Amino acid sequence: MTGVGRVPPRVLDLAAGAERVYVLTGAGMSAESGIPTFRDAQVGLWERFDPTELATPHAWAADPAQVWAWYAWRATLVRRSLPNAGHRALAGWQARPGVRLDVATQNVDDLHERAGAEVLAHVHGSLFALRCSVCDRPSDAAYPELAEPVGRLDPPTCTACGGTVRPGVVWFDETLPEEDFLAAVDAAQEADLVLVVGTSGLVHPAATIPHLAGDRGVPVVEVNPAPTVASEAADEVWRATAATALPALLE
Ligand SMILES: CC(C)NC(=O)[C@H](Cc1c[nH]c2ccccc12)NC(=O)[C@H](CCCC/N=C(/NCCC(=O)O)S[C@H]1O[C@H](COP(=O)(O)OP(=O)(O)OC[C@H]2O[C@@H](n3cnc4c(N)ncnc43)[C@H](O)[C@@H]2O)[C@@H](O)[C@H]1O)NC(=O)OCc1ccccc1
Ligand SMILES: [Zn+2]
Repeated sequence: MTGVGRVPPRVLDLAAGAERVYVLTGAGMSAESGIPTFRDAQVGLWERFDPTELATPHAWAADPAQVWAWYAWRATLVRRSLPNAGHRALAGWQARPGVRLDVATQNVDDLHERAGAEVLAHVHGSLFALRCSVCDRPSDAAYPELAEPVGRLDPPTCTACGGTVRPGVVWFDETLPEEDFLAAVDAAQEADLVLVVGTSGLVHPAATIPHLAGDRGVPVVEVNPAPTVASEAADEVWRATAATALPALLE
């Protein structure tokens, strides 16, 4: 991963002048906390596990124990990880007087919150928000500690209806919670500056958010050590990592 190098002057100007900042984050935001991204080769989550096998309603219907085991492993990974300097920088920026900073994330981890930031929308849900897959009631069940991924683990049972308890994430082929998604779109279109941090821009409809803001004339800055499908549409690209770039922006 490249270091930070100089903060691009235009990014510094945009950040300094912004009263309303919007940050859309993806898996890259948590990479430096030790949580593998989805697409990074070899170590990426999707390299070792096929998402269409695990993060879909039909995978859950076919074999809930296999899906539950995978999420229990990921939950253990997140519990054993700490927010990085990027998460902390956003929380610090959000706490500054005179600035409104909205965080919308595709991440199902709770590292933004553990860094002290308020999250406007988890557009793909939250790992730790468990609910019944039958009656939809929230569940206070918990994931077992699982340091290594195992094949199968029976999910908990709903105390209200006896159904199986599932992770509160949005699976592929599942619609995003409308309220969260619309809030995430609106805030982006109302911002003075949109930062897109650590996302490949491949998963829809979240990937449309920066474009919807750009169409409204909001400057969009991509913070990512590697090019993405969204780089073209960004006004500025900053080839740096989240945990090095975001603190530098606030110095
Ligand atoms: C893969 C893609 C082609 N498929 C989709 O987008 C699908 C289908 C689709 C719908 N519309 C389309 C239009 C076009 C094409 C496809 C579609 N979308 C859906 O299914 C959505 C639901 C999408 C949500 C899925 N759930 C997730 N997560 C929760 C689960 C879980 O986590 O288990 S998505 C999941 O993957 C996504 C991964 O993307 P990124 O976060 O961007 O991460 P990635 O690894 O890809 O990239 C990391 C980036 O970070 C960078 N990086 C690395 N290190 C660092 C670093 N240190 N610092 C900064 N950056 C860094 C890298 O360079 C890289 O660029 C995240 O959003 C994550 O939440 N639902 C839906 O459309 O519903 C309606 C519907 C209803 C019924 C029937 C049909 C349709
Ligand atoms: Zn139930």
